[in-house]
Formats: sequence, structure tokens, C-alpha cells
Amino acid sequence: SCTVRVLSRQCWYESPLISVSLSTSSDGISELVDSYGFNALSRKTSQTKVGTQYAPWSHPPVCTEVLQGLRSKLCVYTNAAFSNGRGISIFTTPKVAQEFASLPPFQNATAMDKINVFSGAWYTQELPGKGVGMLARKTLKFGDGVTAHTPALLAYLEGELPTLQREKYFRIAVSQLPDATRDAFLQLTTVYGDERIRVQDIVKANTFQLEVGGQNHLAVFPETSRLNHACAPNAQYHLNPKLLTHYVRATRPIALGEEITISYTSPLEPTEMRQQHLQSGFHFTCTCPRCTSKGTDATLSKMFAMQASLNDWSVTSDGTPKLAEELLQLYRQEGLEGFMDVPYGFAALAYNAVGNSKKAVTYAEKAEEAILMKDGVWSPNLRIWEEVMGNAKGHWSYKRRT
Ligand SMILES: C[S@@+](CC[C@H](N)C(=O)[O-])C[C@H]1O[C@@H](n2cnc3c(N)ncnc32)[C@H](O)[C@@H]1O
Repeated sequence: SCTVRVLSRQCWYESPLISVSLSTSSDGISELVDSYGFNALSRKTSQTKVGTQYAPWSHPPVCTEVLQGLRSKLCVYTNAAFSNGRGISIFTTPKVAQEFASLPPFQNATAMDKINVFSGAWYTQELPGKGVGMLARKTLKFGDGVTAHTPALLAYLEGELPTLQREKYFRIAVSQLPDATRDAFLQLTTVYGDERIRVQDIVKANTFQLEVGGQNHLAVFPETSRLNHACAPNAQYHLNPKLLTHYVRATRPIALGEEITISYTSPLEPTEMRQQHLQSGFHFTCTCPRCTSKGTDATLSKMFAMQASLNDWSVTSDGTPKLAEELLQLYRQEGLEGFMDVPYGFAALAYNAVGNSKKAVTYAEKAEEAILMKDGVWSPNLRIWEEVMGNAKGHWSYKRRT
């Protein structure tokens, strides 16, 4: 019942990367757009009567009818005071809204101490052929924090509301944000440039996915949204659903003025699949060196063949520590430093299998570090390496290949 693939007979989970599909033609009525046009977007929070009777929400929730598939209504919940006045708007069910309200950021102001604080690590600039991008304001080394932010808008991931209905609620959500946050949101880039569905267009170009209350939500983080894509990115991100926070860290040294990038799609997919994902999700063709070099897919195939050998525990297996070291080297050569949890894990097992438990623990620690950077503390993959770190000699892999 593994979701994606198996690493040494254990399930290996991969965090989902999100590309939203947006239908604009099937329900194209203009009436709603007229009544919830840009007046709604330019409404100032200061002009809205903000009460306390809906605590922790600053505005009265605005709700849909009960949706058949969800057996619930969806409502816009805004907390304009959230995180020192940054604000947050959430479009979700009343039940999930309660779950949000019980999370540390709504309960305890100190939970947000190091979040939504400018790290001093970046600035933005228009870049040829890429729109705005994020660049390093100082030299960065492996593990340095780039950003740590909460979303301005979160929206329950559903496909039931007609596009223009959804737009109406998204607009209310955005309009209720504090002025600076709303303006930063509305300046974000779009994919279609379709004014009728501007907020969903912004969501399409900029969304991540966050699970709260067992439900996936689309999440837009205005600062983080300026990170462009590369197939050999120099930064990695993960989300902490309890803190509603998106963290970005450098995965290799980044020079002053160098662009900071993340990968919007798995960089371990073949080039054609990566390009398809980027085209359908974000409407651009990637021109990074891994996309233009002819050798990328052959290198990927070689990496997978090496992983298959390391994952082979039969007596004829040629999985050795030397092979594991070569695999690590290939990942680095490809610029995949942010995706080394799997090769570090294979190295841990390969060393343990020949009785070198010390090296096994070192690589298990590196696998853990890589998972924390890529998937965060919730990842079930962490447990695999905790077992090795806790008791390498008691692990099933110990001396399996001696
Ligand atoms: C999340 S936004 C990134 C910031 C965006 N460049 C901006 O101006 O705000 C995603 C959009 O940026 C552009 N983009 C991101 N990475 C790119 C790349 N490697 N090459 C060309 N365009 C890219 C695409 O238009 C994509 O839809």
C-alpha cells in the first residue's frame, strides 16, 4: 500500500507538488463577476467593521450553501490581526476552521516568533524571460534559512464550486486581508491574465498545498511566490502544517546576487515529464541546463539503476558502499543536493550491510537532515533512519552483505 515507491521494503512517501487545474469556459457567466468585481478587491480592511464576536475571526464568516460532495458549506474566515497584523484568510468548512483555530499560531503568539520575519537573505528583481525572481542579498551556505512565512490565503481544495462562484469567495477572502498583505497578494503573477478570475489565476501561478484537519488546502505565500523554478535548484522548501509555515533553505552555497530557486516538479522525473508538468501547471518552458542538456535523462536512468542495485538484497546484489558513494556524487553533480535523502539512505544501508555501523549512522543522520529540509518533521520517512541511528547493529541491514 505504498503511495509512491519502496525503499528497502519500506514505504517511501513523497510530498505532493501542486498544479491546480482551472476551468474557465464551462461556467462562464459574467453576472457574478460584475457584482463581485474589483470593488470587492479594493475594499480596505480599515473600512470594514471588525468585530470580536466571531473570535478568533475578525470578520463575520461568509458562507456558501451546503455543497453536496462535501456535505458542508465552505466559509471565508479572516483573522486580520494574525501574526502581528499580517493577517490570514481561510476558505474552508466550519469544522476545519475550528481545527485551524486550535493550531499554535492562533493560540500562542510566541509560536510565531521567528516566522514572517525578514531573514535578510533575499531581494526581488525582474529577470529576463522569467518575470520577477528572488536573489541572494548575501552569500548563503548549506542549511541557511531564506524564508519562513505563513500564507495570506488558504482555500479548501475542492472541484465542486463553479469557477466564478469560487472567485466570489476568494475575492472576499483577499479583500478582508490587511492592506499590505492584500496588495502583496494582488501584485503576484498570473498564468492566464484573465481578469474575471484574477484571484484564482494568482492562486494557479503561486500555490502550494497544505493539509489541515485532514484536508488539502491551496496556500499562497506572497514572499515565497517570487521563487522561480530550476531543475537543479539551490534551495529546498517544506511546509509545517501545525505552524502553517513554508520554510525555504539553501541546499548549496549561493553567491551574493545569484538567483535563489526551488523545483516546482520532481527533478528526478525525465525531462519531458518535467516540461509537461511546468507547461500544464505554470505555462512556461524550462530552459535550465538540465532541461537543455542531452545527457540528463541518461544520467537519471543510471542513477535509478544504481538505486535498484543498492535496493537489491539478494546474494547476487552488487550494492556496495562504493556504489552508494558514486550515487551520492552523481546527485551532487546534477545539482540535486536538496533531494539527497534517498541516496544518503542507501549509503547508510550499504555501509551497515558490510558491518560499518559508524558510517551507517553518519549517513542516516544526513538522510534525516535532508528529509527535514525537504518534507519536514511530519515525514514518516524519518522513522526509517531513526531506527538506524538508534541501533545500527540491531537493524535488519546490519552485516546483511558480509
Ligand atoms: C510562483 S511564480 C514565480 C515568480 C514569478 N516569476 C513572478 O514574476 O512573480 C511562477 C511563474 O514564474 C515564471 N517562472 C518560474 N520559473 C521560471 C523559469 N525557470 N523560466 C521561466 N519562467 C519561470 C512562470 O511564469 C511561472 O508561472
